[in-house]
Amino acid sequence: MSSAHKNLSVFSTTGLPDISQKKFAIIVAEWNSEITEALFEGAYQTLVDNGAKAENIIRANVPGSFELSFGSQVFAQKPEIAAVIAIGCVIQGETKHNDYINHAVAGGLTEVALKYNKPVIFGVLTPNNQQQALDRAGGIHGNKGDEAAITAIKMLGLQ
Ligand SMILES: Nc1c(NC[C@H](O)[C@H](O)[C@H](O)CO)[nH]c(=O)[nH]c1=O
Ligand SMILES: CC(=O)[C@@H](O)COP(=O)(O)O
Repeated sequence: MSSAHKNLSVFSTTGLPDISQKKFAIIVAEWNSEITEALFEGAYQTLVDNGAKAENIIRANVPGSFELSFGSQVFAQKPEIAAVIAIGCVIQGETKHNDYINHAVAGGLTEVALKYNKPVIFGVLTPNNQQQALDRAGGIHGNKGDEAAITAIKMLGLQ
């Protein structure tokens, strides 16, 4: 189902695990910071609204989404971190550069999650243009950051 038919911030929060003692790392790409800051705020606030303590949420910045995999690994390897949320926005340009970034990040984050056996969430927008990004970072289609945070919480419920 496309985002156009589903608000990304409308989801069930019933049956979520207790995260009051869990530590989270949110890795934020600086490219398209207007978007990534909105995604971060959505993820941060959703974690807090669902029981995480502010002091247990660590933020780290990386230059671009391509660096999210390594940035996520730096924190995923820490035993005290329960889950990592990677935040980015890769807007299609004139060349195929965005494709290479997107595929690298998706694969890289998956590798980190499996290597360190903990949730590493793909909170990366891959829009065709700025408006599609704005629509998914607190606009008409909700906030992908909210969704990423809920996903992290739900994945912790599996353990
Ligand atoms: N064009 C976008 C980038 N490009 C930068 C790369 O992510 C990377 O930092 C660079 O290739 C050096 O390794 N990054 C985004 O996050 N979003 C973009 O739209
Ligand atoms: C996705 C990006 O890295 C973007 O800045 C590349 O733009 P372009 O393909 O026009 O060079």
